[in-house]
Amino acid sequence: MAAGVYNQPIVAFQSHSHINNFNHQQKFNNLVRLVTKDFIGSNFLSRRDCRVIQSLASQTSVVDTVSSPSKSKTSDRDTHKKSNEASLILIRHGESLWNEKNLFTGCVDVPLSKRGIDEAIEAGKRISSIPVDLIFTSALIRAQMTAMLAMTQHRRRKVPIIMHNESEQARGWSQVFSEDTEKQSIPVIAAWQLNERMYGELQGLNKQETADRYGKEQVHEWRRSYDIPPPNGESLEMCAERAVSYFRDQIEPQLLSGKNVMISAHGNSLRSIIMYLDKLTSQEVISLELSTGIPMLYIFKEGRFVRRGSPIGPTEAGVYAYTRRLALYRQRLDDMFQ
Ligand SMILES: O=C(O)[C@@H](CO)OP(=O)(O)O
Repeated sequence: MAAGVYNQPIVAFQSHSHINNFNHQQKFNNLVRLVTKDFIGSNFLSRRDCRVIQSLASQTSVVDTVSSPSKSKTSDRDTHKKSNEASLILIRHGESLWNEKNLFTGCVDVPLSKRGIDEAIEAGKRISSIPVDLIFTSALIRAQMTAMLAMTQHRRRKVPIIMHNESEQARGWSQVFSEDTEKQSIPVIAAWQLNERMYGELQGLNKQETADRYGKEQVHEWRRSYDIPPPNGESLEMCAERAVSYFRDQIEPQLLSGKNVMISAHGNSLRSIIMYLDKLTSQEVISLELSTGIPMLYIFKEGRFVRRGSPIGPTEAGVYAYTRRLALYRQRLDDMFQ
């Protein structure tokens, strides 16, 4: 797959009316009814959901009080069979106050600008009917603000809750004591491994002035090459070592178990993850640019990631008709919240 600017849809989304054209309309309607019933009955969280959240127990405090997995009669193998598709949303944070000033930011913890706040809210509207069960963000405020602002727009109206595992006390003091409330929550896991690449001695410098001083080509190499680090900073390759390892170790298992995941992170940590997902070469990744605040949707199915593009159209309906599972989810939201 060719690299390039990832803020355009790669494939044309099918329109919402696609749902009406299923050959097995009756079967589909029955399925919608069935799932809707399940959905309301279970308050959105199946036993499988509970079990998956339970698996986060080592990282989260909220999950500790979710019902015991031992009550479930479904085996892990069945779980995998049933939930062999999950959504993955990647979003680069909205514009930060240093993006606005054209400064190298890296691991400096800068908040969103006013425009970045608007971008995050707009992004939230675009993904407002895509299921999100778990959120991963970097440890930096611009990614966390983006995730939180985006979720204010989600139609399911679950509450994103940041997990605090920095100490036993932090874990204990942030516990939730209502199972119902937990079911209406989305765990948010902040991981430094998803942070922006450390930009070394470029952090805080103006990008234009740096190019004027060291030459456009040198600065482009620092910014976009795969293996050349900026002075005393991380190359994309070094950034990938931590970000992709984290993705493979902590995020992929969640997708495998059927969890729908959103990752809110940064230009370069996401470039390295996209390089892994789309199997880009170190040459192709050079021209991979990510816009701020544009969510990208992937479907994880049978161990493969399929990019569905970025829902940037005037309506997002087509995106949800794209797979039957997403269409059903949207249908359930329509039924519940219209
Ligand atoms: O300054 C930074 O941290 C990054 C992202 O804003 O810059 P670049 O565009 O060079 O990847």
